Amino acid sequence: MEWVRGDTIGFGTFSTVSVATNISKDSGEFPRLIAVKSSDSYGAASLSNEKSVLDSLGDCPEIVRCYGEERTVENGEKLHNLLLEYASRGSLATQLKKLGGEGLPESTVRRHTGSVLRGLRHVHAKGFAHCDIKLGNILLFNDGAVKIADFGLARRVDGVLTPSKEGVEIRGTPLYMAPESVNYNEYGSAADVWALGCAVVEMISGKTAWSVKEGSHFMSLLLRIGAGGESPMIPEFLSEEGKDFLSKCFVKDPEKRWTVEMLLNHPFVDVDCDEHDQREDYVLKVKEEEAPTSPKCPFEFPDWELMSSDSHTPSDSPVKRLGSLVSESLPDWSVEGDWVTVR
Ligand SMILES: Nc1ncnc2c1ncn2[C@@H]1O[C@H](COP(=O)(O)OP(=O)(O)OP(=O)(O)O)[C@@H](O)[C@H]1O
Repeated sequence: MEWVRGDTIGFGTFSTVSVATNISKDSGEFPRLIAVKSSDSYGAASLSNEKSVLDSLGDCPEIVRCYGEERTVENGEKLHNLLLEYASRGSLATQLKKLGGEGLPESTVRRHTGSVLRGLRHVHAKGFAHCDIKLGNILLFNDGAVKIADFGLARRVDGVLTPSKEGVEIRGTPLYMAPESVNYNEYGSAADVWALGCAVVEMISGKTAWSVKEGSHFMSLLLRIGAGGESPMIPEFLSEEGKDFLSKCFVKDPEKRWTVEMLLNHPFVDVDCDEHDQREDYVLKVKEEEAPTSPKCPFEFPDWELMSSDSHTPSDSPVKRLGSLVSESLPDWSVEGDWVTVR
């Protein structure tokens, strides 16, 4: 495909995303506007992983489509580019920011949650876990479609909840990490369900599922998730169905946590998808006029939003394991295989 890069529309840890115009003569096969996710050699492993996972997943209406990958040299810099379906309404994270701390109407949250669940059902059925479900990776399209994006950290799990390797590993965004990921390096489909629960809390309340003080060390949050008896916040004003849905996502034992398939039959998401929510459109329209349209900074939480670390200090007990991470002066942030580096 021939394309011309346009404005930057998003920043990630390893990449920059731009809108681009497809100028191929036979452009009928692909839309006129696409999104191009680009990185230098530093993020190439993550982009390659994303491409190969998206190829394995094939078509699903709730997963962002990939049209191919290309290498370019721009202003003397070698870039790896992933050509993606363009989500003109951006991510749920940017939508929420425009609401200035307010959440979305519950009917909208139910619909979005249903879409993400259908996308995750496809991902899990193909033997993968996404490993980085969060609002920034849920994209909104003009026709109302909601799709999962950013498969840079996705991995093949085939439903087996085995630790990915020995030692301490932190993958994804600490705020969305499941207890078994913190404690035992388990990143299976159940961890995606936990992260979805965190995303639902954020959609409905406009606030993260865990309250964290600005400037606090991410390890204190990991200790709360992994070793504490605390659970993520379930908003009081949410319907009983919503509260029950979240309680199924936030079961600490991954074996007992509801699966995506089970959640799809929960009354919280069992709603009429054609129902049109006038209030959401109204609220977003008003706020869009007041707010910037693209993220200015990838860090929604300073210093530690997305990370992947690998510290080779085998330890059996979660508390010891976490303790070892806290006491280490600097973890090894090296790139290894599909593991990518902390920013
Ligand atoms: N296909 C797309 N259409 C429109 N916007 C997109 C698209 N893909 C990504 N974006 C925007 O760019 C941002 C960063 O993209 P993405 O999350 O894929 O990058 P990343 O480097 O993997 O980031 P992260 O640090 O979240 O892992 C998204 O949050 C979203 O706002």
